[in-house]
Amino acid sequence: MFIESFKVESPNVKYTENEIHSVYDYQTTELVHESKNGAYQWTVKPKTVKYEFKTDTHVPKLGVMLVGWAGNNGSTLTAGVIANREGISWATKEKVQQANYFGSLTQSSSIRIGSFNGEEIYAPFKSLLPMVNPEEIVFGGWDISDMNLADAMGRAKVLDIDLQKQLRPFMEHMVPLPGIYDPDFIAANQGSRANHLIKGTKKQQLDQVIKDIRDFKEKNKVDRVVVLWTANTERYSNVVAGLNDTTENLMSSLDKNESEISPSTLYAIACVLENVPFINGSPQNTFVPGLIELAIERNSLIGGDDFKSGQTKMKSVLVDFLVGAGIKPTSIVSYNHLGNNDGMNLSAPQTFRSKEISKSNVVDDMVASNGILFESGEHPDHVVVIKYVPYVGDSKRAMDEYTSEIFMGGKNTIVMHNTCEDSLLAAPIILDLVLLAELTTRIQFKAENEGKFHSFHPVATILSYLSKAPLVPPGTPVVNALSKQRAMLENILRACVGLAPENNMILEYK
Ligand SMILES: NC(=O)c1ccc[n+]([C@@H]2O[C@H](COP(=O)([O-])OP(=O)(O)OC[C@H]3O[C@@H](n4cnc5c(N)ncnc54)[C@H](O)[C@@H]3O)[C@@H](O)[C@H]2O)c1
Ligand SMILES: O=P([O-])([O-])O[C@@H]1[C@@H](O)[C@H](O)[C@@H](O)[C@H](O)[C@@H]1O
Repeated sequence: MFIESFKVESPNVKYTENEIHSVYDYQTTELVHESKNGAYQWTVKPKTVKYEFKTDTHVPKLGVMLVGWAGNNGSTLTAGVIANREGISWATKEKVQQANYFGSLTQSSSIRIGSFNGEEIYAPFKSLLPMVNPEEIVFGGWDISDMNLADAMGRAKVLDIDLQKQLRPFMEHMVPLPGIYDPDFIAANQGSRANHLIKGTKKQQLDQVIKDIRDFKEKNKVDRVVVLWTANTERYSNVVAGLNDTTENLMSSLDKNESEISPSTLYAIACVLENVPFINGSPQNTFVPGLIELAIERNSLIGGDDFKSGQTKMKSVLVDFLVGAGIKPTSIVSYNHLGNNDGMNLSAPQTFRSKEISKSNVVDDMVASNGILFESGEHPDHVVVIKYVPYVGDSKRAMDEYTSEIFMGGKNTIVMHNTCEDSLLAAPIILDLVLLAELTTRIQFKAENEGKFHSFHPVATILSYLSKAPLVPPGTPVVNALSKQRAMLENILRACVGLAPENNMILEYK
């Protein structure tokens, strides 16, 4: 059965006018590796750590500034939220379609809250904690193309024409701010659309972005701003000692107008300096070490990298299933072609390489988890191919082949074909990223041995379910298995309202 909302009644949860306060027993383990009687032995010691969570229940008026706003993803997300807000429906070949948020974890997924009279009871994911209503978001952002959002929606060729016609009046007055353009970091084929630029040195460009954020906040009277990069994939920045390896060197390089500082890193520095969450939806290494250090120093949320939207999302499910079932993936070939501007930008070797990295590392944690199947350092063959085929536009065709070793020398080959508008997969993920980034900034917590409450670590691992290559604090594990990522996110939010992690045991019926 599905219910719309619930309230937790527990001695461990207190709802006040401004916050939800919960006390939570975190069950974990302590491992000891020691020599006993001449042989090393692992000892596992279960332990309970008491945590307290405080969630500010004042939901702010949120401004979302997209870098690359006039792109396929930016225009499609903006269009989708307006269509939902206005209750727009439109004629398609099959039926009259209603707007929805399908593909958004926060808006369209559910959580199990228990059993009632022998029936499993579920509620909306977003009912766990107060979240921003997408339809109250004020959108803005930057683009190196001066196209207004209605024309950009037309250029994207993602949404049905009848819908586009109804949306045009709402979007034609939305014009992105000029963007920071550096042809050295994206494909040369993007030059023709770069007609809307912030001029000057890198420091001057940075200062303009800071001014843009402040002006946007003031003009729209928003309480908080989140910035998200959905602009073109850049080539990797070279990480060089003395250039960008520390905050001091990065800021010094900025003053020297060093060419190796990418546009995405400039936007991100501006956000960290303004304590505005910055999320990277693309695969490049925007977060060079000096920037990560700055974000930590200033406790300013950064997250990414690269939306986990389709082929890779499926991979992080299938490989998790195979390895978890004791089946050994030995060859993974992921091919896709698409004809949108993203695909055109990725047709250049240096930008493709950024995407190849983020799409290739997604199986590492699952492979490393099973020493029965894989020797130390052993990996499946893993190939990623992306081709640009203009005719198919945003309708990406993904074809995957997974070959595995099974019982007694057998072989198993799984082939998948997946076709859909790439932007219709990515847009709801962008929405989740900005909503969850905002929510996590309203959560404070402390462990029993900590003196005061603090925020989550500014490197927002909590967003990893939505990223192909999750950014994690230095020295902490990267988890890509989708089920683990979703469980981590849900269980942390459950802890904030004093609910135990979902362990699926349902002992009541055993
Ligand atoms: N399913 C998906 O669509 C998906 C999944 C994962 C990652 N991504 C990434 O999301 C990004 C956007 O995808 P898209 O399909 O919307 O691409 P797009 O090319 O349609 O849009 C990118 C926009 O960014 C603008 N731009 C480029 N450089 C800029 C800069 N420095 N400042 C401001 N604007 C700039 C371009 O003019 C363009 O309008 C790409 O990097 C892509 O790799 C997309
Ligand atoms: O999310 P996913 O489907 O694994 O990966 C996608 C790639 O297959 C596609 O070629 C690219 O254009 C998108 O930006 C996205 O990265």
